[in-house]
Formats: sequence, structure tokens, C-alpha cells
Amino acid sequence: MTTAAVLTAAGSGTRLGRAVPKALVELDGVPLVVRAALGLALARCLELVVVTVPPHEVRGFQALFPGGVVPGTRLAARIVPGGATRQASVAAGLAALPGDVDVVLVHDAARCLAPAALVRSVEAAVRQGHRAVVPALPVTDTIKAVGPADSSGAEPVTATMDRGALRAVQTPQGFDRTLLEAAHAAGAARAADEAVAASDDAGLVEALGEPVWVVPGHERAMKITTPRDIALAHLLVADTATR
Ligand SMILES: Nc1ccn([C@@H]2O[C@H](COP(=O)(O)OP(=O)(O)OP(=O)(O)O)[C@@H](O)[C@H]2O)c(=O)n1
Ligand SMILES: C[C@](O)(CO)[C@H](O)COP(=O)(O)O
Repeated sequence: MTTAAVLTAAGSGTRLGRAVPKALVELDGVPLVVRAALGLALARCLELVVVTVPPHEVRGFQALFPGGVVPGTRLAARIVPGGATRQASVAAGLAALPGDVDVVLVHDAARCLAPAALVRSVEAAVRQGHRAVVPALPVTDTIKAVGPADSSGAEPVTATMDRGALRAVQTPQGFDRTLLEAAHAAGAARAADEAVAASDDAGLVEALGEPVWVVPGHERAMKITTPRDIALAHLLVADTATR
């Protein structure tokens, strides 16, 4: 029984708008990818983290994990080139896992403040028999579905969703390895094109018709996407430092 993580860090971070790939952006002096890997290591339930990185940046990322471990820990880290979409990057990470791994957590470097306790709760839920597990929070906005925009750009509302039945999904997402590999194999034709690629791994499992289970998420597992998110992440880090 061995758990490993695929840590996705191959994105460019277009919406963040920095000169370097988003995972290399520093938060209080520590690159996002290293922070995310430390959160995984602190959970103490993993044997390995496979980090998917931009193909032209493999050496730069390797230098962040000297000796092939997450800095200051014993967690082994393996760097592999990612793909054109997040789905393709996860598939590349899965292909690099050793044979003895039976549970896989898929985590975004962009969710670098996800607490170790969240990692543990997702892993434990998979070990308890839920073969696909996502952490999620209730939705606080009212969510409306819309149709095509008119000539002015305004979109007609087609429905108001039942907010009580909606959840905003985070990472790490946890899976039985056999199920996750089957889901990626079945959805492989979508991986090359961002327009049709799965936005999360649980979506590929759902497409197989297999159940996916939700456990409570955490505010600190927020995704850093825009400059506003980085500002919020700085506040969260400062809040931790003053406790
Ligand atoms: N081809 C890709 C695209 C994304 N990711 C990773 O998937 C996570 C979620 O993606 P997102 O936050 O959208 O990151 P980017 O794709 O970098 O952002 P943007 O769309 O603004 O360019 C990130 O950790 C990102 O590095 C990846 O591994 N491979
Ligand atoms: C996987 C994810 O973080 C779950 O919310 C999210 O779907 C990633 O989406 P992105 O558009 O690739 O950032």
C-alpha cells in the first residue's frame, strides 16, 4: 500500500501575468511549487511526489528539489515534463509512477497553501474505500446558467441553480490508481485540446460512470489564478506567521 502524488506545475500562469511560469513565482521567498510539495510532505502519508513542469524548464525545477527530495523533508520528488493541458500533464505524471503505488493524489501547485490535514483527509477517504474523492466548499454566490450573448454582449439567464446542491471543488483529489488510470485512458482523446480537456480528474472518473465522493475542503486550498489571489495568499501566509 503506497500513496504517491502528481503535483501539476506545468502551466504558464497566463492569468497571473508574470514573466516566469506560475509555479516558480515566489510567495514570501518560496516558489509556489515548493510550498505545495511541502504541504504534501507534511501530511506524512506519501512515498513520492511526481512534479509535472513546463518541458523547457525541467532543469530549473530539478534545482528546487536538490537530491531528488522535497527540501527539508525525506519525501522523494521526481520531475517530469508536462503536457499541453492540465489533463495531459496529469497523464504524464501518472505514467511516471512506480508499480507499487495504489493510491494517487492529484494536486495543483497553484493550490500551494492546502493544509497537510486536508491532504490526509483525502488520502484517508480513499483508503477507507471511496475510490475517487474531491475536497470541496459550499458555493456562496448565486449561480446562474446563461445562453448565447446578444449583439450587445449581454447573456440571457436560462436558469438559477440550486446553490445548496453545488460545491466548489479543490485539490488534492484522491483516487484508486487503477480507476484513475482507466479514466485517463478513456478520456485520452480530449487531452491535447484545452477546449475539450477535463478541468479536473474527477470529471474523467464521472465520465466513466463511476461515483466520486466529496469531503470538506479548506479555504487555504484556494487556487492562485490572478494577481488578486497572490495578494490574498500573502495575507494568509502572514496570518500563519503571526500565530
Ligand atoms: N498544461 C498544463 C496546464 C496547467 N497545469 C497545472 O494545473 C494547475 C491548474 O492550472 P491553472 O491554475 O489554470 O494554471 P495555468 O494553466 O498556469 O494558468 P493560466 O490558465 O492562467 O495560464 C496549475 O498548478 C498548473 O501548473 C499543468 O500542469 N499543465
Ligand atoms: C483542478 C481544479 O483546481 C479543481 O478546481 C481546477 O479545475 C483547475 O482548473 P484550471 O482552469 O486548470 O485552473
